[in-house]
Amino acid sequence: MKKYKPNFNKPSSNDDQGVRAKKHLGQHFLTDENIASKIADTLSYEGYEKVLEIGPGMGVLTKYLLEKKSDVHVIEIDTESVEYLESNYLHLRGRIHEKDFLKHDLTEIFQQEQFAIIGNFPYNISTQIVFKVLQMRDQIPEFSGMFQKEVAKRICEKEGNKTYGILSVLTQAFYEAEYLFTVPPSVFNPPPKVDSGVLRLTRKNNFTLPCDEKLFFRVVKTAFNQRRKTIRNSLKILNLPDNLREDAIFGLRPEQLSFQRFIELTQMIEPYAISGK
Ligand SMILES: C[S@@+](CC[C@H](N)C(=O)[O-])C[C@H]1O[C@@H](n2cnc3c(N)ncnc32)[C@H](O)[C@@H]1O
Repeated sequence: MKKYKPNFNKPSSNDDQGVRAKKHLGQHFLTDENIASKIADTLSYEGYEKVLEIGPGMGVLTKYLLEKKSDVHVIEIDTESVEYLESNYLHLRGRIHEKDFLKHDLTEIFQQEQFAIIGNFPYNISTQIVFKVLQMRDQIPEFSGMFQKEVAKRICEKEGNKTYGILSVLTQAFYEAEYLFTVPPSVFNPPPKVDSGVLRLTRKNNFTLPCDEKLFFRVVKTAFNQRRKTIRNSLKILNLPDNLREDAIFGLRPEQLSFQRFIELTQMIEPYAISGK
């Protein structure tokens, strides 16, 4: 394959063999084969038959995934990348979905089957990708890939740390989260401004919470929306009885609560709050 150096400012010419990098789609193409192979190695490939890669671009990671599992599907929003894949990865035919990952109903591809998700993700939608995975957790036992380093670290962060937040609590309630390794900007074309980080999420055996899940999400989000306030103050909006609000947990700040303590808090609030409000 001809080595192509995409550049955000350079329009593609007729001679170009690759895809022109588009900033609004978060296109930073990985140029280091060893790292692509190392990312492919982060999934266990056990307990499911299908793998979905988000944003394959020119397929640098895809070819290593195909060595691991035969049933690899890719979802790509960019027509130019899709055309490139269709002509260079003939055996992927029928499994290249030209769609927006955030909007597409994945049960149209996988019905009710289990599948893993992997990718070198577009950083501009990374948080939304994680939220969609959490929504579909019943079907996603494993998830791994590359984010902006700061986001990957935040997802895996434990309570008591400054960067611990909504994404950390919600993800860790359902998945074991591991930060695996850091990737420098120099291995991308064009290079991003910041370091990248690879993480892995492994679904917990018991991924149904022992509390009202809608209320759990609401409590976590409400508490972190005013992260400098105590739980007592940030949850005032729920109009909880005074005797409940005297419990010691209400004197803490959200960043001090592990996901288990957020579950406890939700269980305490449950009799007084209407879920989904
Ligand atoms: C960081 S690039 C990675 C490309 C390739 N996997 C690589 O490592 O070189 C992100 C890819 O995600 C695609 N993408 C961006 N937004 C998307 C979306 N909403 N749904 C599906 N793909 C998307 C981009 O077109 C791009 O190909």
